[in-house]
Amino acid sequence: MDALWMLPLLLVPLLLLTSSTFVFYFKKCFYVAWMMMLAVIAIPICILKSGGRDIENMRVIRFLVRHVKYLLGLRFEVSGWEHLQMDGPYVIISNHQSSLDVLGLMEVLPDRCTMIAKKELIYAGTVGIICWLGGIVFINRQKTSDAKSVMADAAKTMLKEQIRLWVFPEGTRNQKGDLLPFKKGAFHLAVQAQVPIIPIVFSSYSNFYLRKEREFKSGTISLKVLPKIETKGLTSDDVSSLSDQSYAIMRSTFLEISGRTPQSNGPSSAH
Ligand SMILES: CCCCCCCCCCCCCCCCC(=O)SCCNC(=O)CCNC(=O)[C@H](O)C(C)(C)COP(=O)(O)OP(=O)(O)OC[C@H]1O[C@@H](n2cnc3c(N)ncnc32)[C@H](O)[C@@H]1OP(=O)(O)O
Ligand SMILES: CCCCCCCC/C=C\CCCCCCCC(=O)OC[C@@H](O)COP(=O)(O)O
Repeated sequence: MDALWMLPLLLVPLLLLTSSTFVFYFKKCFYVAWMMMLAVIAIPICILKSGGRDIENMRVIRFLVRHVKYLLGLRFEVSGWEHLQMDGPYVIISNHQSSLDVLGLMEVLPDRCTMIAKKELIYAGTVGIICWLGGIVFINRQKTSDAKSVMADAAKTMLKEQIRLWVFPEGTRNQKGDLLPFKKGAFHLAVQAQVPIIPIVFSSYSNFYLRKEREFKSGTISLKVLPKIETKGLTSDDVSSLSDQSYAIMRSTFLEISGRTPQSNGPSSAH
């Protein structure tokens, strides 16, 4: 009799685990909670090691985030490592699909590299604090003039402190199965600092992560590092063509590694 009583109790978790909607919410909540918890561990380590906001803290963050992919059933296949083996500062640009991008970013993140992010991220609890400690440059997207001056300062800091910066030129998350037109900030940054641009492309998440359908399965993501694009000698007049050139190569790579064939009627870079 007792055993029969237990049966429904055992069935409930079993049913939940087989429900893809439940798995979706569970994995999402777990991801946020785990990252918040990792940040709690990382904060005192970073403060003890470097005393405060310091790009070297990115090493601690990178180390602590590397295992999270296994917990979510994700794998990264990285190609083009050789393009990152370069001395000195550069600007990395990549497409941006979701906060899960942080996992791929930490797979390939070179030393002395931090990111440009929206200022709202600083309010994300312990994750916000760790972003600040990691030297992330925060911009106000509502105030373009402020964002531009912060990025102009960043160009100088890059050279002075030999820092690399990772920018998401789409300026927001996007899962439409194509790239959004690029904003210009990343290209002004590279031209102002006269440093190369290294494009990195994440393949589409749509084969394992569908926000609308509430699906979050296991999956493999291709991460392709592309050859650098030089900016030596370029001026602000060249920013639009630099952006168009980067967009074209990243879009065709995105479609290729996502298993799609390029179409000619996609959006072109913003002017
Ligand atoms: C251990 C625990 C761990 C736990 C957690 C770990 C976390 C680890 C960290 C992970 C962090 C990941 C961070 C991810 C966050 C990602 C984001 O937040 S993405 C959103 C924010 N990012 C961006 O927006 C970057 C890209 N945007 C830009 O670069 C924009 O250009 C802009 C500077 C914000 C300006 O935007 P806007 O006005 O909308 O755009 P444009 O059309 O590009 O520009 C208008 C106009 O101005 C000219 N211009 C732009 N920039 C400059 C400049 N720097 N200097 C001079 N002029 C500039 C541009 O050319 C346009 O003029 P034109 O005449 O039309 O050409
Ligand atoms: C107490 C506050 C709770 C806040 C919880 C948020 C914590 C997030 C926790 C875990 C995720 C860790 C990775 C964080 C970095 C993700 C950055 C990100 O992807 O930001 C989105 C931004 O690029 C574009 O924003 P929009 O698409 O324009 O919007």
